[in-house]
Amino acid sequence: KSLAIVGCPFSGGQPRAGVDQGPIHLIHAGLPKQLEELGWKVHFDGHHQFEDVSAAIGPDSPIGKLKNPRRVSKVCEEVAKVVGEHAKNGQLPVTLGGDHSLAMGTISGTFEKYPDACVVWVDAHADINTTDTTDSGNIHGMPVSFLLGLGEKVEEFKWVKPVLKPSRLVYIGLRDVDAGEKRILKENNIKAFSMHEVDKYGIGKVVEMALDHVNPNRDRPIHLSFDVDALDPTVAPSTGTPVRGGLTFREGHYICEAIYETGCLVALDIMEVNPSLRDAESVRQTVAVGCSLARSALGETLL
Ligand SMILES: N/C(=N\O)NCCC[NH3+]
Ligand SMILES: [Mn+2]
Ligand SMILES: [Mn+2]
Ligand SMILES: [Mn+2]
Repeated sequence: KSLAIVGCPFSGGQPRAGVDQGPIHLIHAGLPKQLEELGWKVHFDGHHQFEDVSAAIGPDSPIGKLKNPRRVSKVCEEVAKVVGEHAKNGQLPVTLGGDHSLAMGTISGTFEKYPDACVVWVDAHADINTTDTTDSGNIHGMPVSFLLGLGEKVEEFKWVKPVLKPSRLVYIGLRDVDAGEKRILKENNIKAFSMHEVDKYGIGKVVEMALDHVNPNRDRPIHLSFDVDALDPTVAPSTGTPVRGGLTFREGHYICEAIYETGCLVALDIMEVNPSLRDAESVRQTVAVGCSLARSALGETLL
């Protein structure tokens, strides 16, 4: 079994500096070796190609409210190519962010090889704003709307195909969803297990229900997109948009372990680790959690 680490040093989807340094911190914490120790053949060809792509864009004026639109679009398009290539080569893409706008690229890439895939989106946020509903214009709050083909088309993003269907998407961990996003979730009948449901049913039942919804026979490829801000800020403090009342360390890891157990995982994103936020101990803790989530999603067990 082989995997490819795709480091994406990218922050253009949001305003806080530092999240582009997420990949190098996860790698320097030893993630590639840790995954080899789990029995994976690890392909890692650096991640410079995205920096060149981003730099080549030059000045990038807003389009409507959208910030850094050309930079985000170009980098995500390149990520889609790289992820798609690795998936086609039989290597499970493990994308390290970088902000969550990158999921436009990773999920597009996954669906090239696995058109019948489903997406488990673990996050405090729905990231489903359209150009009409976004307040900030930060594109890391919008990737899901692009992947679903919702809202007005934006010329610069015409490469993003509506590969994702609402019935193939499920959220776990939501607790900071904008009014416009709540409307979109309802209108599209998108299944979401917020922290309320986690409290009510427990994480075991929530994961079971989430998978029953998008993958009833457990025979569909799963793309797990994990925004570390799904975890409580006491667990993953160094992230750009922390929201109190999040998943415990174990709840986060249970999701990853349970998804690995299905044998259906085909792609993994570990997003929004920002090693320039908070103190050194918080950074170390957040990076360590990012690495351990990845290990759990890729076969590490407690016994
Ligand atoms: N971390 C974020 N998304 O996952 N921030 C953007 C969403 C704010 N509505
Ligand atoms: Mn490669
Ligand atoms: Mn996110
Ligand atoms: Mn988030």
